[in-house]
Amino acid sequence: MTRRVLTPRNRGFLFLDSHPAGCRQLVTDMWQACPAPTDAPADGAGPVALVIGSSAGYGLAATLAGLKRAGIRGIAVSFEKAPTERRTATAGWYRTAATADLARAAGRDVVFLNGDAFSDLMKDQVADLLKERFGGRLDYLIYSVAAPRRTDPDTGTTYASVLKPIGRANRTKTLLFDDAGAPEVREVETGPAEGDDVEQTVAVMGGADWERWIDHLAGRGLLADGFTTAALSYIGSPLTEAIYRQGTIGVAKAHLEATARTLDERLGTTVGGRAVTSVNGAAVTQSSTAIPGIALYTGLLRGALGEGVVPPVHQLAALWDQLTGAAPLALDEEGRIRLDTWELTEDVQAAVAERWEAASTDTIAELADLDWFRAEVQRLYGFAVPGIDYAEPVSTDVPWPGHAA
Ligand SMILES: NC(=O)c1ccc[n+]([C@@H]2O[C@H](COP(=O)([O-])OP(=O)(O)OC[C@H]3O[C@@H](n4cnc5c(N)ncnc54)[C@H](O)[C@@H]3O)[C@@H](O)[C@H]2O)c1
Repeated sequence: MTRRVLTPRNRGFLFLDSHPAGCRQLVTDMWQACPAPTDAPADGAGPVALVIGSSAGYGLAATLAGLKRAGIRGIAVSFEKAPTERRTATAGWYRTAATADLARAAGRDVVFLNGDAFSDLMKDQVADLLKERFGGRLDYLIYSVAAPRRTDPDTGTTYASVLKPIGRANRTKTLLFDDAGAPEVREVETGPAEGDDVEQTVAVMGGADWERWIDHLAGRGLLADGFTTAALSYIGSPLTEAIYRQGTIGVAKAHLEATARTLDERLGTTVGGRAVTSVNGAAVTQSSTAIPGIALYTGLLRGALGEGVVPPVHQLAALWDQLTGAAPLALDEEGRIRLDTWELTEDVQAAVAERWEAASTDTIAELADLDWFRAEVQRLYGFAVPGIDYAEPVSTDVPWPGHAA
């Protein structure tokens, strides 16, 4: 068994290794931070849920909050890499192992699958499991995939998503850290979408795969009466809209939201169910740190709001409450659940805009919560987690959770 002392080695926001003990602690902390339920089913016979993208960010929050707050059991799908001789597993691998232990301790039957959610193979595997193990009825599906590429099973074409503005180049301030960890605020220019950039991005991050999942499971007769599905979306601030909501990814999100409306109609007439999108607030995740300007924005948002930044697991507890009926379903005029209202109030946006305007390498330390932001980035890989002794060697050989029949 490999036991090693692991220290963070990174290139920008990407880290080479992840820390198993830190990842485990982080999952435990999220579990504890999730508000306790008022009346979730306690006997392990709660609703059957499928969470796609369950190992990180909002999907992990959906899994943990679903388990703790809504008493779910079911299937969680993500795409992670196993440990090797040279490298640790990906952080999501370790987080999944920890999540599985929490589910088991709570007496919930959850099967964790590792593979490409975009493939029909995975859809078949999930459908078989639902049939054989979960009584052939799915009550909830949460779709929280963020991926750079998708292969369309019908055509074999692989699409790649890009983060570009539409129409003209976008110059934005952005936050970087040098090798010694010193912050730098720099302007970066991103050229406009070209060719089929928009179509490619929509093909990856739009609603096509979500709809394919629903069609696939409906085709196998696996959707319970009242089946409810939610996919995660983002709108964000005017400060980032040129690159985000008005950019290629924004067109994909609009497509996802339009897919929700189509699915909602279809599910309403077939199983008395519904489909919604859930618009969530900014969070530091592996996907979000890849977007130009978002790191700066999130650091400034935390600088302005402090503890007022609502953690993903709190947002997802609120989402489950709305989906299960524990709280009234509150939709905006476009049919979306809004869990981002704390971020988008006029006051908050004005405060962040003021800080954004003043942000430079010299001033950033006073304007943004850099300690928090840096730690959040490290925590994505299990580093900088309070309570972990990083001088202690750890085994990186953590098995993927098994599921005995
Ligand atoms: N991070 C934010 O600020 C933010 C805000 C609002 C909404 N959202 C939305 O939440 C969703 C998830 O984003 P995130 O930031 O939590 O991402 P993330 O990178 O933290 O997590 C992505 C998840 O998708 C899984 N995944 C990726 N490719 C996969 C594949 N081919 N098959 C199976 N699983 C796969 C990963 O294993 C991981 O579990 C996205 O729709 C995103 O737009 C994010």
